[in-house]
Order: sequence, then C-alpha cells, then structure tokens
Amino acid sequence: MKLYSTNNHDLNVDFATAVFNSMPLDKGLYMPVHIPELDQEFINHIDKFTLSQIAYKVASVLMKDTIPLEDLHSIIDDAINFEAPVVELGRDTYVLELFHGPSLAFKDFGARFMSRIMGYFLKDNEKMLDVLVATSGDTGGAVALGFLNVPNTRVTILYPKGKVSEIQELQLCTNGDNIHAIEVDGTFDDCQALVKQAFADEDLNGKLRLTSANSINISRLIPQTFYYFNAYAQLKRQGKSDVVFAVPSGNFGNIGAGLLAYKMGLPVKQFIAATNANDTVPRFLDTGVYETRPSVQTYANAMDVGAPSNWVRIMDFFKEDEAALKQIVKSKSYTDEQTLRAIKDIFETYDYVACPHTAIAWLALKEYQKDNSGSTGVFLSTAHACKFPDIFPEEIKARIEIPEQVAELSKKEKLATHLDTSFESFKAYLNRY
Ligand SMILES: N[C@@H](CCOP(=O)(O)O)C(=O)O
Repeated sequence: MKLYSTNNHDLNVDFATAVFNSMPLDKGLYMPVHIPELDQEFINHIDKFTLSQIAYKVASVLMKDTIPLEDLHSIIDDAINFEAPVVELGRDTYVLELFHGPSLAFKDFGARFMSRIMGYFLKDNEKMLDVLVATSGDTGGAVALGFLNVPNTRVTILYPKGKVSEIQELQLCTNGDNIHAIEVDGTFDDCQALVKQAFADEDLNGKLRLTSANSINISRLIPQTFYYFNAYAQLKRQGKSDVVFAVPSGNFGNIGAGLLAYKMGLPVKQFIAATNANDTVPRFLDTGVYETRPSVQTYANAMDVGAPSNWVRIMDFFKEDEAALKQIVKSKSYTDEQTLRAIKDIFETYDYVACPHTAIAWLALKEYQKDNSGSTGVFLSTAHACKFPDIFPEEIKARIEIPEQVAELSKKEKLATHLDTSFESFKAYLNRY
C-alpha cells in the first residue's frame, strides 16, 4: 500500500511512514495511490461472513503487501472484539449501533486498530512515540483506552475546557500511566490547530517522535470501513438493498471511511452527512463556497468542528468529478432545538434512546426518505446515550442503562493540565517531556 499527499500526488510513501508521520509535511493528508476493489463474488456472498471475517477481508485487500496476513489477522481479532449490530426500528429504518466498544463510541474501531498497528511497527524501535490527539469529546476517550499501557507510547489528549460532557471528560482524565490530558481554554478547532502546529515545528520534531491519533491518520479510517461492509451484510441477510447511510459528521472521518468502502465496491445508494450547527460542509454543497467558521458549542459536542479535517480527503476521492461527489453525498445541518425534538420523537416512535449525534443522523435520514421512498435507511449511532445524561428529559434519562465502566469512572480522580490556546504554552508543555 503506497500513499500520496492530497497536496502532492507525486509523493509516494509506504503505509508505516504514513501512519507514523500522520500528515505529510506539505500539510495535505495521505491517500492510497490505488484503492483496490473487493471481488464481486465476496460482495455477492458477504451475508455469509462475520464482522471479523469481513474486517480481515477488507484489510487484507488493502494491506496485504504491508503486514503479513497472519499478523493482520491477530491485529484485527484483538482490536475488533465487539459487535456493531444493525437494529431494525421501523419500516426501512435501521440504526447501526457503533457504541459497543470499551469507550462506548464508534471511535473504538479506529483507536484500537491504530494502537495495535503502531505497536506492531514499533516492535524494534527504541524511541518513545508521542501520540498527540485533539478531541471534541469521543476520540480522546477511545484513544486513551486504545493506547493505555502500550509500551513505548505516551499519549497527550487536548480537549476544549467545559465543552465535553462530564463522562467524556472522566474518560480522558482518569487513566494515568502513559495517558496525559490537557484542558485548553478554547474550542476543538484550537486543539486541532495546536496538534497540527506541533507536527510542523522543527524543534519539537527534532526532539520528540510525534504522531497523531486523529482521523488525519490513515490508519484510523481503514477499520471504520469494516462496519459499513458489515452493516450491508446484515441488511443483505434480511433481503434489503438500496442502502442509504446517514452519518453524524464533525471531522468527516466517519463518512470518509464510508466513501472509502464505497470506492472499494460497497453498494451504497446514498450517503447523508448530518451535521449540527457547525455546517461548513452543507453550506459548501449548497453554495460551492468552502468557508470554515469557528466551531460553535452544541448538544452534539463531538461534532463541534468548524474546520473538518477529512473534507480534503473526500474532495480527493472525487477529484475529477465534483458532480459525482454531490450525487453520492448529501449534507444537512440541524439546530439544538431540532436535535432535542428528534431525541423525543425517536423515543416516542420506536421506544429507543438515541444520543444527540445519532438523533441528528436520524433527522437527516427522515428528511431524505420523505422525497425518496423505497430505500433502506440506516442511521449511524456513534455514541452511547449514557455519555450525555444532562441532555435528556427525565423520562428518557431514566431508561438509559449505565454500563459498568461508566459507573466506575466517578470513583476516579481527574488529572488534567490547564493551558491557554497559544502554541508557545503547548510547546513548553511538550518540551518538558
Ligand atoms: N469527533 C471528534 C473530533 C475529532 O475527530 P477525529 O475524527 O479526528 O477523531 C471527537 O469526538 O473528538
């Protein structure tokens, strides 16, 4: 597997280089030079396979020349050890539950796979790997658990002070060992900008071996394709086709992975990128003007991203054909008021508790289905509702089951360093390592 930069198509690096660099120096993002398609025979019979068999098939088609297949097999078995069920809620309405991993968010797919991939390549390397990650809520917790106690790694998580839920904050700040948290007096975009600036800083790179666990890293996207194929397999078992995926979207890594799966041959009728008030992409698709804005705080905090990193990847997938991009990707944004209404509607209609991110995806799906009947609608549930207890009306809150790992969190002590948004402060912090 070779990769180029979205800013330089002549660049050609191997997978391990792309994983550890995270971002090319030209500040583009790495993309596979060749996106292989799965054979039609496999797609036709995909309903016969389990999630881990599908994951292995997809990963081996992409990475067979990179990691011996036996090792890839063990990495997948170890990383993807939880389910991603598609649950039928109503006629042509399915929810793909992606919150059954240890941090209760879809980010576990990416974070667990990435930590094992890095651990695999690091084996003979003596130098400590510094993993930097910016989070608006869910990525940080997944990365913390994914890398906890991985030898030769140290993780630094930056999160916007007061803008993540209490449970999310505890997931980031209570791990100790090789996991360090920094609460930044700013937004997620400030955190993401600090991380990207660190990669471009010569002094820091001379001293530390930096890498990123955000979805700018290509190794985060690959495992997220697995659950799209697996969702399709589950629907096929029920005789369903014409699948529409409504995807909660913030940094656009999730839908980016869906589009990678599509390019690899997954039959999809439509993707809908559903956003909160941070509507950079829906505005772009409506007007043709790509204008990022500072992120605004919403109930769906993990999607509070004003400058979505992965949009350049999505543009790159369709570089010669913007019309094709606009055909396969629709995008809609929703307010907090609509989100809250949707949480109640989902509860009343299906007796189902959806987190705010999930509710936004459902809104987008329902709006699409009004004008397009007959498709099989799947909205992605990216996080467990228990992570956002304060948002729900009492009646719904009472129905949320609290998983054991969350109950345990409240007994732990919060450990975080407080920083302003200046790069000097962040650099000084890293220089103390
Ligand atoms: N939604 C994210 C923001 C970071 O996005 P990522 O795609 O880089 O992980 C979060 O929950 O932190």
